[in-house]
Amino acid sequence: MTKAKICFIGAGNMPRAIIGGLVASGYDPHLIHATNPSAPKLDAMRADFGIHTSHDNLAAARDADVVVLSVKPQLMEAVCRELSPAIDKQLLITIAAGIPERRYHDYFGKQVKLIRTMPNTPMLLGLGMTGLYAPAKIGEADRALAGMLMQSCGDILWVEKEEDINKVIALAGSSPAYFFLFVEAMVEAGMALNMTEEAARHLAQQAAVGAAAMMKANPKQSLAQLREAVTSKGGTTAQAIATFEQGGLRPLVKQAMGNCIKRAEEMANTF
Ligand SMILES: NC(=O)c1ccc[n+]([C@@H]2O[C@H](COP(=O)([O-])OP(=O)(O)OC[C@H]3O[C@@H](n4cnc5c(N)ncnc54)[C@H](OP(=O)(O)O)[C@@H]3O)[C@@H](O)[C@H]2O)c1
Ligand code: PRO
Repeated sequence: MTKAKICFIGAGNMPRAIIGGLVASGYDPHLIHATNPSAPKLDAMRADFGIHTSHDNLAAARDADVVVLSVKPQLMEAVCRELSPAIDKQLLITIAAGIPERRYHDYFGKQVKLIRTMPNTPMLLGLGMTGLYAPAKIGEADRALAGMLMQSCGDILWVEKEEDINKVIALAGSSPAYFFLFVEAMVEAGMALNMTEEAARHLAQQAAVGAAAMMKANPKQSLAQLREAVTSKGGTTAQAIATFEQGGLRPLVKQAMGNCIKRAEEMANTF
C-alpha cells in the first residue's frame, strides 16, 4: 500500500465515508489529514479513525502528496483560490459533482494535476462505487494512486469521457438515496398495515441486503431471471410487480436519472 500523505479539504459525509473505508482497509491513519471550519466533525473523525485534523487548509495541503477536494460545489471556487499558494506538485482529486475539470485550472489560477471522481457513501463499509475520469495528460502513477485510494473502499470504474461522470452520478453517486427511498416507502406501507416501524424496517432492509447479495453472487443470471425466480405464476409477487409496471416505475426511474444528469449539467454551467 502507498505511503502517500492524503489531505481531505472538508470533513463532511463523503470524506467520512472514504476515510472510514481507507482506515478499515489498513491505510495508516497517521498519513491522513482532514480539515474543516467547525470542530465537531473533526473531533469525531479523530476519535473514530485516529487521523490528523486541523482548521488550516493551506498548511494541510502544503504537507500532502494528495489533496482531496471535498467541499460542496458552491464553495469549491473560494476554497481552491485559498489553497492555490500551497499547491505545487500534489495530485488533486475532486469528489464534487458538476464542476468540469477545466474549471479547476481557473479556480487555482494555474495548471494543476486533477482527477475527477464520483464516489458514494457505502464506501464507509468498503462497499463503495467510484467512477473516475483523468484527462490525457495525467500520468500512470497518479491514475494508479487515485484508483488505489478509491478501490480500498469498494469498486471503481474509469470513464474515458468526462461527460460520463454525470452518468456515474445518476447510477452510483446519487443512487444509494434511491434505494433508501424505496425501503422507506416499504416501511411506511408496512406501518400502514399496523406493523411496528422496527419490524417493518428489519424485514425490508434484510430483503434489500439479500437481494443485493444475490445480484452480486450471480453475475451470469440476468436481473429479469432473478426477479422471475421470486415471481410465481398467479402468485403474490406477480400482483405487486404488475402494480409497479402499471404505475410506470421504469419510465419514472428513467426520468429521475435524466433529471439527476440535467442538474449535474446545470451545475457545470453555474460553478
Ligand atoms: N454525500 C454524497 O453522497 C456524495 C457523493 C459523491 C460526491 N459528493 C460530493 O462531495 C462533496 C461534499 O459533499 P458532502 O456530502 O460530504 O457534504 P457535507 O457533508 O456538507 O460536507 C461539506 C463539508 O465542507 C466543510 N467546509 C465548508 N467550508 C469549508 C472550507 N472553507 N474549508 C474546508 N471545509 C469546508 C463543511 O464544514 P461545516 O459543516 O463546518 O460548514 C462540511 O463539513 C460535494 O462536492 C458533493 O458533490 C457527495
Ligand atoms: N450527493 C451529491 C449531490 O446530491 C452528489 C452525488 C450524491 O449533489
